[in-house]
Amino acid sequence: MDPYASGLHNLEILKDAHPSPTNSNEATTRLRLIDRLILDCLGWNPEDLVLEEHHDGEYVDYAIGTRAKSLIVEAKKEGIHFTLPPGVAGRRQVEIETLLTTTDTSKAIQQVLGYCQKRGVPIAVLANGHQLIAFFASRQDGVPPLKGRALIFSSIQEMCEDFSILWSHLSKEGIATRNLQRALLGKNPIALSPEKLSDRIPGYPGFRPRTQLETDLKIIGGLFIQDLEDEEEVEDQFLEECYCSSGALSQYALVSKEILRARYASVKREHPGQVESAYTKKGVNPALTTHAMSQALSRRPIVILGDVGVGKTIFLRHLIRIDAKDILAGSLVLYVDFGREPALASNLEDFVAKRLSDQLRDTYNINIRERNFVRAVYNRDINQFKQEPAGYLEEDDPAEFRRRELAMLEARVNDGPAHLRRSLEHIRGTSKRSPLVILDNIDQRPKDFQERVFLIGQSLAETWPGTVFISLRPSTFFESRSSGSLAAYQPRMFTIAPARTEQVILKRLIFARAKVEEAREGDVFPHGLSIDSSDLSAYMDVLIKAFESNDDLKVLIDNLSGGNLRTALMFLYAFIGSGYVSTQRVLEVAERGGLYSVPMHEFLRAIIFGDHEHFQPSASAICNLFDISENDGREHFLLPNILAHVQRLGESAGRDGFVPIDEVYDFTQGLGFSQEQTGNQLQRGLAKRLLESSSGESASAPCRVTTNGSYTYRSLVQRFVYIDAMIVDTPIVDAGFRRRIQDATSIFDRLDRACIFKEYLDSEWARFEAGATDLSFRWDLTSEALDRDLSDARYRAERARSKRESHE
Ligand SMILES: Nc1ncnc2c1ncn2[C@@H]1O[C@H](COP(=O)(O)OP(=O)(O)OP(=O)(O)O)[C@@H](O)[C@H]1O
Repeated sequence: MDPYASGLHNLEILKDAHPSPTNSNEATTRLRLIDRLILDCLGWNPEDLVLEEHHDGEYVDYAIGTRAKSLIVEAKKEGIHFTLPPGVAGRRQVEIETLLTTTDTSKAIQQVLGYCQKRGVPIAVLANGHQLIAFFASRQDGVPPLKGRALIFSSIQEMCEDFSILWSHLSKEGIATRNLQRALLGKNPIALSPEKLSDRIPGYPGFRPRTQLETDLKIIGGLFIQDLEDEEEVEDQFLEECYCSSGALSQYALVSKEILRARYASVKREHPGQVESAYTKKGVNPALTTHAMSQALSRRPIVILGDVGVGKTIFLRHLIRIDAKDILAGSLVLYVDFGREPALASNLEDFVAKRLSDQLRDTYNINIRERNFVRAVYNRDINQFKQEPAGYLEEDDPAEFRRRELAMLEARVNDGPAHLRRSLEHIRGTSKRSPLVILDNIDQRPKDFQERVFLIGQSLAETWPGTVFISLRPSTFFESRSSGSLAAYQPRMFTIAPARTEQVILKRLIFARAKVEEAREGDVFPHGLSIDSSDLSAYMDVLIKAFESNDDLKVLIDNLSGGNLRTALMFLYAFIGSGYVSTQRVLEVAERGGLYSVPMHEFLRAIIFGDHEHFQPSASAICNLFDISENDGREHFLLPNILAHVQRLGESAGRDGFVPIDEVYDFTQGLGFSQEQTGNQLQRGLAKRLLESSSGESASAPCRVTTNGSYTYRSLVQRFVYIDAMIVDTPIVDAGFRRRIQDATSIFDRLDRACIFKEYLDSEWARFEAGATDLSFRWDLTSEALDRDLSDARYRAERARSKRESHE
């Protein structure tokens, strides 16, 4: 999960756990709600926080910021000590003066204002766990702080509903790009970007209706393509037939091979001798299997490093069940999947011990709480107990002796982690079977959680008999190392590179296709649907053909997924039963014995729109390059220029693709953009993974272009389908063009609208180009290519119309 998604996920958990304010005191409020909000939901790290700083005899609850402190959060008791006036519910910005009408709120505002001013911290935040007020406490524009505006949230529910606003203004990222400043420091409203067409569309973003056929296809297709991965019965077969060895460089990526190769170059450079590739040209790195076996001796965990969705889990599953099956035959494989655990346990060690014990019982039929087993594990302790004074009771008072012995054993069993360790030692001693523990999918959790799990893994490896694998994102591991929390540990690390996207998808489709045949032959294919097994097979044949021979499609999926194979598979699932792919047509052609070729624009629309009628930026994997933050039409070309510039510099020799952020600001400043505009676009680029930062989440660290970024500004922008979708989400600064660009449904209206939009961008470009030199992205060239695509689309639409008319 990206930081934004995991922040929202955590906030929703918080909302469900605290539906309404209680009377908790300040410390409890802080612990239960505000800590969680800042750390788990807004992407701040513990090291960015200074808690309860003492200042001139007064206490500051949180001073937050990476280098200099940027904001002070004053925690108030849950529900009381300040309350927002009821009239402001649902509003995101109010005049601070409106809030001063309530005495407790006014007092709290004055108090935090005082703290900020004394300490020269610009942003003040008041939080009572359920409500939040943020405002500028020190400003240089001559406006007294209390005459300004505040950003407010009246409930956790509102924070969830408008999480994008909460995140973009108060998260670590948002603060880095000074969004709050832009929003509250009263940039002249004329400078704000105008409304988007989407603001005027009733029911936006709407839902794309599906036919019954498409609905059934979605369900049944998902069953065969998506769900089979988790079916235990076919696990080995799935791994044998669907697994693609990783490491081969993509042939379709629109970034240089050097950038692809440099994926973990800095990791290896900075940690010489500690990091190796998990795969070599000849298969699994032998050092990994050898290490897995001798791990008990070296007492260090094996860390599998890889970016999100790159294939860490499947690599481990394949290693254990296929590649190293013989070597690991005697091991007890115990697996904790943190991705599937809904809630975070407060005592993680107990939680891990419980999960492992449950698996010993369920998978290996070893119940470590069973009384005979317990007696066997603690045989020596029992004998020792008999030597102690209480041992006299064995003869004098056997019942009392049993009770005391029982109490002793129960105390041992109830210490979960220690009992598990003793049990595993006993198992190894008696049956020579050692545990192999995998702590997986930790990277979907917040960073401090990942660190805690890493420490548990480290301690398991140190004190337990057996091997421990931990899968982690490189950014987490190395950030934690450099910030000190994991600095002392030297685990063995193996990196995972993604497999070839088109191969992963093809193998998955071929496997699913065979399973459909098996279901048909065994007469277990679900009945009563509008689609039968031969329809589903025909549909899969069409997809298989597309992924075998449609290079445009391969380029699209490979680049947009950028090494995240889960995303690539999500795109595949998006096609199946999509209201944008003509399923009916596929089946009609199959009935006539043919094989339909799905046009690219149908695939593309399925990805861009998902289930919606209109493009919605927060729900789509695709980024609108043309969105702007100010009433400045030149800004439409800012993000494409940043991407092109970062790619150009990054691909020059010796850089691993990374470009210092200052160089980006120098470039955009040279083009006449403000720091705020650049910061805003950089943040959008990072959030949508068009750019990646060298230090995980930071918008101030060097960044490099991703394949997604490169593909978006080089290829997508030239397509009618992309332009057509982005129009609703792009503020049009020219009132004349704004009036001409309206909601449109029919293909011809949409084509006309796209031509007007192109004309608008051409005119904005002309103004921009006149005053700019050294542009990295040229809209004029893109516009010519777009012209060709528009003509092409019009030609196809007209041909389809005449075909339809000749049938009627
Ligand atoms: N080499 C591969 N061969 C076949 N399928 C793969 C391969 N790598 C990844 N996949 C598929 O891509 C998806 C994501 O893979 P996986 O869950 O292993 O990634 P991960 O790195 O563990 O993800 P996360 O970072 O979210 O924990 C899964 O559906 C998996 O089956």
